[in-house]
Amino acid sequence: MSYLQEAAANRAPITISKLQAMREAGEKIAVLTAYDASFANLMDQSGIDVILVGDSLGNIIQGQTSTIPVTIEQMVYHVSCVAKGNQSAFLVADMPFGTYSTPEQAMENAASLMRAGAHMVKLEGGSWLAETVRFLVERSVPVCAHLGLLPQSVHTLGGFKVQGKSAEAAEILVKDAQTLEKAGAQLLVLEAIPSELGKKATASIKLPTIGIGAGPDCSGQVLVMHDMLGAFPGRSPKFVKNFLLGQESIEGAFKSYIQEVKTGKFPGPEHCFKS
Ligand SMILES: Nc1nc(=O)c2c([nH]1)NC[C@@H]1CN(c3ccc(C(=O)N[C@@H](CCC(=O)O)C(=O)O)cc3)CN21
Ligand SMILES: CC(C)C(=O)C(=O)O
Ligand SMILES: [Mg+2]
Repeated sequence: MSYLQEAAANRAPITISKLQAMREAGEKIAVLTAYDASFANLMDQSGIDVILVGDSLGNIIQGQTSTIPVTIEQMVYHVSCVAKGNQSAFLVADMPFGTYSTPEQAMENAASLMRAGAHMVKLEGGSWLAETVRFLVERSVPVCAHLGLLPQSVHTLGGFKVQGKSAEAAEILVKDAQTLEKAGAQLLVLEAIPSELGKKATASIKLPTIGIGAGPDCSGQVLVMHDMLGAFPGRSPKFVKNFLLGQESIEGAFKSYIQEVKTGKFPGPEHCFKS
């Protein structure tokens, strides 16, 4: 956003320090995805803490069956749209498939997302990414890590399956979280893992964790906007709840989501996975 917009904003911009303080104070962090200026504006005005420009735009905007075809140019375009609509939320952008295979490649692509208005970039992967995370953070690009179900790895995983169910897989995930934190990651998305592991991973590190199908004990929650408005065709993952039901407007749905995340009402047991 511009300096003029910032001056007119009715709340202080959310920063990574604020998110860290929220974790320490036990205040849950509410996150939603957005892909355009209008919805970004509405969720910012509703009081969302973090907006994620997800590569889920491959599914949501483009009608693809995975996030794999999404390009860096498309991400840059949507980040610039969302940045125009947002005033105060912390803005995270996904790095798409194949754009962070080496530290140098990651830096070049992360820089284009930061120039478009992102405050942080998100990468999918475990310990193998530690060197890249350190490389980015040293060069002033804040990093959100992403563990558990990695949608960009759908073809190596053999489908969108719950992760970390065995004791071995759970142990690896906790170690990966600690390694990525040590490398400088300042936020961590945990996707589709048993609630018990979401709790254990969160307790094993100091940075805030944002869960999607990772149980109620993460520092915050994220949902894809179209999913939580009931606007995505087809069968929804178990962790999705329709927040538009019973509301009179989309703003009401955003506010209800934020309130249920803050009070711990969402996610309920029906949105969670067991080991
Ligand atoms: N609309 C949308 N919502 C998402 O949450 C999302 C996307 N798109 N695209 C990128 C990824 C793909 N995601 C997905 C997709 C499907 C499941 C799913 O069907 N999970 C099963 C569990 C399967 C199992 O292990 O048995 C479920 O019942 O929830 C989970 C995450 C999450 N992300
Ligand atoms: C579901 C969230 C975490 C994501 O990565 C996306 O929207 O692409
Ligand atoms: Mg993503």
